[in-house]
Amino acid sequence: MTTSATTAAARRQAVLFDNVAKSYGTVRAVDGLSLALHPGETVALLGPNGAGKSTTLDLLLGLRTPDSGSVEVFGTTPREAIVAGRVGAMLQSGGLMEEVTVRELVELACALHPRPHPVDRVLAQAGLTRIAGRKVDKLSGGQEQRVRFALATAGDSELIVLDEPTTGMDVTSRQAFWATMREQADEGRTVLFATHYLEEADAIADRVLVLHRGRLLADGTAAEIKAKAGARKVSFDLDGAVDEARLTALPAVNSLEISGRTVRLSSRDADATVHALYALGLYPRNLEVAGLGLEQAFVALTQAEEAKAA
Ligand SMILES: Nc1ncnc2c1ncn2[C@@H]1O[C@H](COP(=O)(O)OP(=O)(O)OP(=O)(O)O)[C@@H](O)[C@H]1O
Repeated sequence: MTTSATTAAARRQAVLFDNVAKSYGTVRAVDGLSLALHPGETVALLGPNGAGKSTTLDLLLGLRTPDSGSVEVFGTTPREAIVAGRVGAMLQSGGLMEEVTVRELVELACALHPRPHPVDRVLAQAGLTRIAGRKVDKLSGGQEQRVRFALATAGDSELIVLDEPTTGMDVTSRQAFWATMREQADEGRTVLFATHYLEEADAIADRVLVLHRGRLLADGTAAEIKAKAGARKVSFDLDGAVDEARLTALPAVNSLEISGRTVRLSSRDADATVHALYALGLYPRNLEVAGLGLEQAFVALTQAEEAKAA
């Protein structure tokens, strides 16, 4: 591609990482990461602790500079995109300003945004109207998270970046939060969120990115990630004595759990496992074979990668 064609392609992407690397001393936090986020997508960023999620978001927001490779946001540098008000962010770290009320802080965020939303609307959307007069340093952890969300949505930004946004929120706040986020996505915004709650990624995201040791391990819909993990859950009941050693030796078994006469296992090849079960002369009752949930798929994928690295 020519340089002008590359730039034109970058403008059509909300975010473009091209072979980005970032180390802290000897720790390679992001290791040759390339990815493109398209306008209007809701994308979940998953990965075990230390996988490089926060560093990736920091690079995307221009808070850190890559050692090599490039990061573009709407075809410009992250800083230019942020100054233009095209990006709203909700980060884990960083205290909120003290000695001001929730309303005053939201007013300030709106005043600083080139295309602000009305303050009352921002407060209402974040579920803060009732506590708008309260001092920010008197809030609970979940309420603080809602203030951070209000700051991220103070203006008409095209990309919203959220680092573990629902940590500390109760179930009701979490549901309300995601309903609001859905509205933001339905209005055509690109939403990128890092999370450890895999059920949220499964329910909310159009696309799931799995990071592992600073690299992209999987990229697709939640259904595609589950299929990539390739494993199936098999459960059944056995009459008579349950011989754990024989069951563990069945082909393609990743993990096994026995509870009374009920056996639950995860298998890379459910057909082979079940055939071998019959070949042993065992007759499973209540046999069920099901796909993995996103959480189990995530564990299977990251464990397989750890095993390769060992
Ligand atoms: N400022 C820093 N100095 C040194 N090492 C760092 C720094 N920030 C992150 N790291 C290291 O870089 C790696 C990636 O960290 P990062 O915070 O990006 O991961 P993460 O996926 O967000 O983790 P978590 O899920 O635990 O929040 C880790 O090994 C971490 O210890």
